[in-house]
Amino acid sequence: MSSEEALSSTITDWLFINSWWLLLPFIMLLVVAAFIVAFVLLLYMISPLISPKPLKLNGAHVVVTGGSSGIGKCIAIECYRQGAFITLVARDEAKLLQAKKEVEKFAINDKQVVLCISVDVSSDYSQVESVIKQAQEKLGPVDMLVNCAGTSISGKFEEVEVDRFKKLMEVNYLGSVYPTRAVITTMKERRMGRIMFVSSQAGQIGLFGYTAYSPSKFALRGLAESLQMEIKPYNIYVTVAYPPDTDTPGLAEENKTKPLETKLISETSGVCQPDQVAKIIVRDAVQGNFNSSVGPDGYMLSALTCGMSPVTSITEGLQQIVTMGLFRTIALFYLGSFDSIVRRCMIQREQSKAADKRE
Ligand SMILES: NC(=O)C1=CN([C@@H]2O[C@H](COP(=O)(O)OP(=O)(O)OC[C@H]3O[C@@H](n4cnc5c(N)ncnc54)[C@H](OP(=O)(O)O)[C@@H]3O)[C@@H](O)[C@H]2O)C=CC1
Ligand SMILES: CCCCCCCCCCCCCCCC(=O)[C@@H](N)CO
Repeated sequence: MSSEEALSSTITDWLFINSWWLLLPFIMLLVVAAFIVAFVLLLYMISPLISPKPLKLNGAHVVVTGGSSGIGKCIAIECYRQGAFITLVARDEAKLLQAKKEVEKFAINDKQVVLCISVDVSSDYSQVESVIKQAQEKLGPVDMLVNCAGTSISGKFEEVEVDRFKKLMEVNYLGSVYPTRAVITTMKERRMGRIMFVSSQAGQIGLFGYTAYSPSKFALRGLAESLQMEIKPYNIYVTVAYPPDTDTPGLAEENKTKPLETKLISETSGVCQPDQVAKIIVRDAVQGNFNSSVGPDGYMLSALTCGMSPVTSITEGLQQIVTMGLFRTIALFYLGSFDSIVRRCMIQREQSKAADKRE
């Protein structure tokens, strides 16, 4: 047998065992896989077109409500370090002046200014509108508004005073609506800007002790989603930040009356430092990311609760698609452990009550 005949018989044998049509499913599979790979590559290629252009903080006017303390003050410092002009908004004038001094230490040029405005962001819209106008006259139109003024109360539903529910909605929700309402028209005219809402991990998941606080933080998400859809064509981007417990005067105050259950459950996510939280939040706002989360738990919570929220990068969208099922599985274990914390605390309380009675 010549070498040519040997070769052709090998091929015939091969074809005989695997008739070519048997290969068809594999070929189709390959083609589909190639299409998927090409599609993903294409998405990555066009992703710079979808992602917003980063905001230049150098020379920008940033208004920070709640800028006299905690996370807000650290956000102001972070922006100032990048060359921004800052307006700090809060009620207490002494605290504002003290914060102004602290922020000014981080100047990078001698033109930078820190302006202080004392106003209650939650009570009277016309007052908020007029102070924002003053700030714009002094430092120019607002490029970025950070809605960080807020407060928290924790306690069992029936133990929280009824008027606190209203108070928290006013400060945490309306206190973010009013300043936003006051800057939005100019931002739309200029076709640029950033609006940030500081929610909380308790604005993604409802927890024991937060029946008054959580709803006021969930509300910000609804506002942010609706607003983002309206103002995206005007090149204005909204960011919602969901920090975990953060070491601030606000947290210290809250801890004084926090139920044990809330403490134990919140410990899952640990306590962060406000400057770290501020760095992440400012980075996300500059990039125009809709979502801003801190730490691995924050990352999982955000992927899990993304719902119909806007997506600001292809990578983010793909990550959500791939991880959601896995994170839900992990979440079920967390929920089980939270329920058992609540049950254990209840049993302990009842036992110590019974013991007290016997004495
Ligand atoms: N610390 C934490 O663990 C977490 C906090 N958050 C959120 O982050 C934000 C900041 O928290 P944090 O830094 O701890 O808070 P702080 O209590 O340390 O600071 C709150 C700031 O908001 C101002 N403020 C409060 N109420 C009003 C009002 N009605 N009008 C104007 N300004 C007001 C305060 O100034 P003044 O009282 O003088 O008005 C202060 O500057 C809040 O919205 C909070 O819910 C979210 C997750 C975790
Ligand atoms: C895959 C799923 C992962 C689930 C992880 C769940 C972790 C829950 C922890 C919630 C902590 C809430 C902190 C609220 C902080 C706050 O807003 C107040 N301190 C304000 O003062």
